Amino acid sequence: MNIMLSANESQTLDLFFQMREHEQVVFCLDEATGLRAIIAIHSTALGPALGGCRMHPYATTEEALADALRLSKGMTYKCLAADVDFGGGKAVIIGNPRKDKSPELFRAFGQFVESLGGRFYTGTDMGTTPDDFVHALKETNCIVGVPEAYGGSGDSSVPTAAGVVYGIQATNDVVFGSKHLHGKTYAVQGLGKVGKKVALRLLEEGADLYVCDLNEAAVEEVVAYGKQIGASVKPVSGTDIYRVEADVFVPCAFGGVINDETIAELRVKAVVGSANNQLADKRHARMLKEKGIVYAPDYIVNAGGLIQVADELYGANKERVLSKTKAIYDTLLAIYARAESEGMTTIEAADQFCEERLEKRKRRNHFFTHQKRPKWVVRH
Ligand SMILES: NC(=O)C1=CN([C@@H]2O[C@H](COP(=O)(O)OP(=O)(O)OC[C@H]3O[C@@H](n4cnc5c(N)ncnc54)[C@H](O)[C@@H]3O)[C@@H](O)[C@H]2O)C=CC1
Ligand SMILES: O=C(O)CCC(=O)C(=O)O
Repeated sequence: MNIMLSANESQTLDLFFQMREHEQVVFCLDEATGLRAIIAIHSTALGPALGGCRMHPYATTEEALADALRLSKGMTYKCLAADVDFGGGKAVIIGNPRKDKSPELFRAFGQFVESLGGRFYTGTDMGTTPDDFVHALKETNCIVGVPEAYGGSGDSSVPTAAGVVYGIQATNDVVFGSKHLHGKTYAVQGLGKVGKKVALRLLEEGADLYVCDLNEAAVEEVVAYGKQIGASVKPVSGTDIYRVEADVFVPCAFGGVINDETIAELRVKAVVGSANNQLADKRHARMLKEKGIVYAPDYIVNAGGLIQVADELYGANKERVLSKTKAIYDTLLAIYARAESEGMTTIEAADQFCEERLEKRKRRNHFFTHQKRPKWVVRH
C-alpha cells in the first residue's frame, strides 16, 4: 500500500523518532491556567515511572521535550543504581518559576498526572518546591515529597544534598587519598534547594568556597554564613565559576555544564554535583578523563532525593532513607574501581553497572512472577 504523508504526519513521525527509546510522552495544555507541560515516561519495566517535575522558561517546545526525554532516561538509570523498583520518568513545565506559578496551574498539572492512572509519580525538581505539589496532591495521589504535614516524606533535597556530600567524600578519597572535606576549595554552581545545603555543609566541615547563582539573595546568605564561621566564600560570575582554581567543581544548577568550552577552562581535580545530565555528551567524560579530572556520574551521586521519595512505598522513615543514601559512597567507589580496571570512563562504568542490573532484574521478575510489574501499589 502506498502511504502519502501530509506535513503534519511527517512531524508526528519525527516526534516518534525523538522518543524512540521511550514508552510514552504526554503533552499537557491547559489554557485557563497557562499550563504547558510535558511528561516523559522512559520505562515502566521495573515499576511505575518516578521522577520530579522541573519548571523552566524553555525557549522552545523542542528544548523542553529534549530536556524531558533526557531527564526521564536518566531516571531509569538512577532507579537501577539506587536499587529501587521504579522506572524512569520526568515532567517539565514550561514557565518562569519566579513569575508563572499558581495553585491552579499545579492543580491542572495534577489532573494530567492522575490521567496516567498510576504509571507516573512525581514531585520536585529544579524550579519547583514541595509546597507547589500540595496543590497537585488535591487532584492525584501520584505525588511524592510533599511536606510531612501532608503525609509526604518532606523536602527531598535534604537527602539529595547528603548524597552529594557522600559523593564528594568518596571522590576525595580516590583523588586526594582522604575522604575529608576540610582544607579544600570547592566551586559550587547553583545555591538552590540542593546547592545551598551542600555549600553550608562544606563550610561547616572547614572548606573554602567559590559560589555563583543568579539569585543574589542565595549568594548573600552563603557569604554571610561563611563570615559567621570564619570561612572564605568568594562569589564569582556564572562564567568565572568554570575558571577558578579549586579542588572540586560542584554543579548544582542545570545540565550540559560539562562541554567542550568548559572542559578547556576547568582547573579542578574532580567534578561532583547534583545537577542532572551534567555531561553535554558522553564523549565529554573521556575528555575529562584525558585532562585528569575525575567525574562522579551525576545519577549515582544525586540519588538521595529519589531514595527518599521511593521510600514512601514503605511509609518514609528518615533513618532508613539516610542509611540507603549513605550507600552512594560505596556505590561510587565501586564505579571508580570498575572504570579503572576496565579502562572505561566513569559514566561508561556506571551505565554498564545499571544495564547489568536491569538484565538480572528483568529475568528475575519474569522467572518468579511471570509478570513484569511488582504487585504492590504505591499509594491508595
Ligand atoms: N531537588 C532534588 O532533590 C534533586 C535535584 N537534582 C538536580 O539538581 C539540580 C538543582 O536542583 P534544585 O536545587 O532542586 O533546584 P533549585 O531550583 O532549587 O535551585 C537551582 C539553583 O540554580 C540557580 N541557577 C539557575 N541558573 C543558573 C545559572 N545560569 N548560574 C548559576 N545558578 C543558576 C537558580 O537560581 C537556583 O538557585 C537540578 O539539575 C536538579 O535536576 C537532582 C536530583 C534531586
Ligand atoms: O527528588 C525527587 O523528588 C525525585 C527524584 C528526581 O526527580 C531526581 O532525582 O532527579
